[in-house]
Amino acid sequence: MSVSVLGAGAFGTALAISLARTGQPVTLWARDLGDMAKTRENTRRLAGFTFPDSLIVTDDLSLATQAGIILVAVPMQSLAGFLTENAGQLNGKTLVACCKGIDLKSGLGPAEIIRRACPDATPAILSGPSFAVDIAAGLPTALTLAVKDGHALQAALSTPNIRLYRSADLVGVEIGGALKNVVAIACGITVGAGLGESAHAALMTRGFAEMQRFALSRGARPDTLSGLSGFGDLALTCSSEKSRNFAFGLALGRGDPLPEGTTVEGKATAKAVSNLAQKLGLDMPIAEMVVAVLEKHLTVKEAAEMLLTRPLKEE
Ligand SMILES: NC(=O)C1=CN([C@@H]2O[C@H](COP(=O)(O)OP(=O)(O)OC[C@H]3O[C@@H](n4cnc5c(N)ncnc54)[C@H](O)[C@@H]3O)[C@@H](O)[C@H]2O)C=CC1
Ligand SMILES: O=C(CO)COP(=O)(O)O
Repeated sequence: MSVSVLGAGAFGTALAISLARTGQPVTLWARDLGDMAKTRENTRRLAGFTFPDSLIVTDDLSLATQAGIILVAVPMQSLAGFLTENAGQLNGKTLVACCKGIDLKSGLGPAEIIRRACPDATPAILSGPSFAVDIAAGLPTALTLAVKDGHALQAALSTPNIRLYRSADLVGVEIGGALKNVVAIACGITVGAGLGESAHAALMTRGFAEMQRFALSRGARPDTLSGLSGFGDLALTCSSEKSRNFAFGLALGRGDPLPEGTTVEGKATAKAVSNLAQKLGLDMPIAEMVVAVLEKHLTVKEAAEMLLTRPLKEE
């Protein structure tokens, strides 16, 4: 079945390149094509990687939505609006959400947003540890594809450098991808503030506990968060300056100017998670700490003290 990628940011472009390198025709749709068709490169978001011949780039959505499998790689906070606006062309398709986060307005993850905007579509989630530049460079990656009855989709989206594991737990997979970004911001703040490697490891571990608690409360399977889209992506994102979420936290912790013009999904997702946690009566201190620092209710020092002076408890 033919494949299209909607959204020509770094990740959408990298996925389209990797899929097209297999020789199959792949269509990459960009809202703003710029000079991509001419230069055969996405110089704005993923410079240095020439498009394979079988990659078609277009700004014509009706052309891109002719494919049976559609990867949607717009940022999380744009997903609901994008799907609603274009539901007429997307309903009935297999829609694979490639974004990581929780919608701030509705508190929903990508799968439920797809179901509401396009009730006849088959929703799927692609998530796991993978920097766009690694995928585009042809380096090996392993990701989780969450979908009901997904053998054919798994085969269609696997490439020589993207090994896909299948899961039927859409909720667990999307929560793992969403929450690891919040923990990555917290880890970046900790490292940037000079609190040390031990604090970094402690925060990752307690962040993982927080991710599991949240996922279980939303009906996820207990083991999903131990997989690529939970533990795997947490390990990558919380320890690499290539991560925009970690780098953002690092700048915040150091008191440096904050990076601008990049997609930092953990900011809105921290707020969405903290709103949901309050509603559900869930204990999510790391997400709340990130929100408090972002909204300047706490300094980094006060936030660290707040985490360390919580009531003593069992692990
Ligand atoms: N960059 C990476 O290494 C990875 C990114 N992701 C996820 O992929 C999603 C997209 O991230 P990136 O591609 O890195 O972002 P990016 O910042 O490189 O690009 C975002 C793109 O989305 C487009 N866009 C924004 N709103 C749109 C709308 N309403 N309609 C059409 N296009 C729109 C922008 O024009 C831009 O091209 C995020 O949720 C991110 O967490 C997942 C794994 C790896
Ligand atoms: O999701 C990612 C890696 O798996 C990319 O992380 P950032 O969005 O923090 O750059």
